Amino acid sequence: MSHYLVTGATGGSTSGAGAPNRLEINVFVKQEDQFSLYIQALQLISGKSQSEIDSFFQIGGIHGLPYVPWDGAGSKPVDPDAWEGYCTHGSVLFPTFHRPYVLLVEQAIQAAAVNIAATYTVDKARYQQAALNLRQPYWDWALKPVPPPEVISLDEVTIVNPSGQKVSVANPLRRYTFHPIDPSFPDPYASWPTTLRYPTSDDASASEDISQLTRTLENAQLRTKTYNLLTRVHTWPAFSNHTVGDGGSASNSLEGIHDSVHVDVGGNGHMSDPSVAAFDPIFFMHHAQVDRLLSLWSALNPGVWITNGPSGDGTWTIPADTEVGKNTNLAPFWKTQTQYWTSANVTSTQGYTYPEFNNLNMGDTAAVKAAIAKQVNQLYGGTSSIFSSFAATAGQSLSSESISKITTTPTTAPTTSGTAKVSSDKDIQAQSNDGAPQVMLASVGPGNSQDSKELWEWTARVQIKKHEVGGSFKVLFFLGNIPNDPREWSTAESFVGAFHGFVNTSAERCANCRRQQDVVLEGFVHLNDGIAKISNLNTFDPAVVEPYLTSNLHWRVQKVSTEVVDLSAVPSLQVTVTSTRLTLPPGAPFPVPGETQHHHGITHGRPGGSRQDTSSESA
Ligand SMILES: N[C@@H](Cc1ccc(O)cc1)C(=O)O
Repeated sequence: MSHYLVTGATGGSTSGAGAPNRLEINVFVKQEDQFSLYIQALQLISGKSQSEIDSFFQIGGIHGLPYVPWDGAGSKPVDPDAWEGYCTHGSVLFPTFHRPYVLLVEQAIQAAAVNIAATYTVDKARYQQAALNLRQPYWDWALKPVPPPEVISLDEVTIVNPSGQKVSVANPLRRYTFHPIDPSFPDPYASWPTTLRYPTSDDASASEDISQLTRTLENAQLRTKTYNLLTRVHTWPAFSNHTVGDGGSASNSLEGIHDSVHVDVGGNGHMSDPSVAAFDPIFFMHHAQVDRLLSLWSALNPGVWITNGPSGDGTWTIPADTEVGKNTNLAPFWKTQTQYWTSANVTSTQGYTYPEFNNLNMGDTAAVKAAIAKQVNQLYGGTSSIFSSFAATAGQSLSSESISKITTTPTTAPTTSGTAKVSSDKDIQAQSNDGAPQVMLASVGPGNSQDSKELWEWTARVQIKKHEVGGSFKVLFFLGNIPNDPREWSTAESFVGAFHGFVNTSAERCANCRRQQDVVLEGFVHLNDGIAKISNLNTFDPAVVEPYLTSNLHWRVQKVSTEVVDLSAVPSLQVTVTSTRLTLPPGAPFPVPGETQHHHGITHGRPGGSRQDTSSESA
């Protein structure tokens, strides 16, 4: 049997880059030719028989349900107790597994696009070139948390068809229509004919609450979490996955932030459940962003790549409770007829690049690192990092009015040149500074001297057993009053951020999930923006913030259905508040964290609080 080799897309070029750019979705939707081809190609693979290997259904099915082999990879599950999808979660393989996964969908879409381009009777050469340049777009949720209407609200989009006419067509980015609903799907997926985001019920007739989706994403603090990930995490165990990291970090893993996006996009729909998430077409633009953050992080941490670690829940081909590492097969992605891709051979992008790397000498590791650091500061450091509150309040009192003005300043809206060129990435960058972490160059806030370059950063660390809730869930943090109606929690005035568990709902199917009751997730919710917005404090000094948080910080646990989980039902939950003193030594690209202090006393003695009874500042 001949295997379907995963190669990624081929051909094409972007000026100044080794291969064509993947484009940010806000830029991509403005590229008339590429967007028209992408929409038609996605329609084509979505419409293919669900038994065809390169159909959207089969590709989406690699992630979880239906638990059957794809292209002969593992004719039966290697461990009947393991998670039966192929996708690796909760292990060091998380970032590298999803790299060939996105390559696979990218190549299937491009293959369809090349055929479609050949049928154009108007501007054929332009469309054929656009098909060669076509790559999977990414959704940079750290820059602009809400995707464009073409992704979340339009049921029809306008494209140029092969006869050169502008036509409205059903939008395949909005949802996937099952044909048929696979008999393996459990409820509620068995009753939903399409993928759904924020379904209003479990019934077949459920509608979607897109305004809840939008408001939830706006409050998701994705930029702050991403800036912290890129600038403060330097080891693969802490970077790669959502299990307890290196102990000293106060920043989320790539997987942890990714989990948040899944749950905040899905509500109680498909994206919130790993077993069906990849059927929602937004999955692949989310994962292209995850892949881009892998590229940016690896440029900032040259030479750091996968280290060995435990396999967590295991997969269809990887037994639970074993060690995985750089040579573990990333099944089902065949690299040759006899070998799978491994983490060791995805250390660079394959047939695509990201705009941040354009015009860099890729062999010059130090120059690449410096250039990427500058872009990370431009994109994520200036306007909504932990320091944002201070940029414009030098010497003033930290009033909630002045802060809310700052923290709600919208990002520069994406625009494009309107040409077919694929070099418009600059248009979506916040062009507010020269690439230095500007806020640190301003005063660090009231209570400190004008030229002080230090700041206390406050974070709630969450640890909780992955399978204790029995599906995806959120731990929400509030400063002050919590609304009575749990449906209002995610958008409440007092809500400051959440930790998200992205967990298979059909855990009863997964014997290992029972066996592995002890897998503990770890994540972080940053509190500075919330403190600045809600409190009347004028400093982040521990002497002031510690008593404030002791009285005002509260947390709740909620399923994705918004059903409240009583804290007594999650005995493993442990919330510990930490503070980290950040400084900016002259010439440093990023703030430098001092030792993280654990303020156990803030949460000790409350349900889900720290187990340590001292407010000592030790770990
Ligand atoms: N190899 C990185 C990106 C990178 C490129 C050049 C470097 O010098 C460093 C890192 C990736 O995974 O995409």
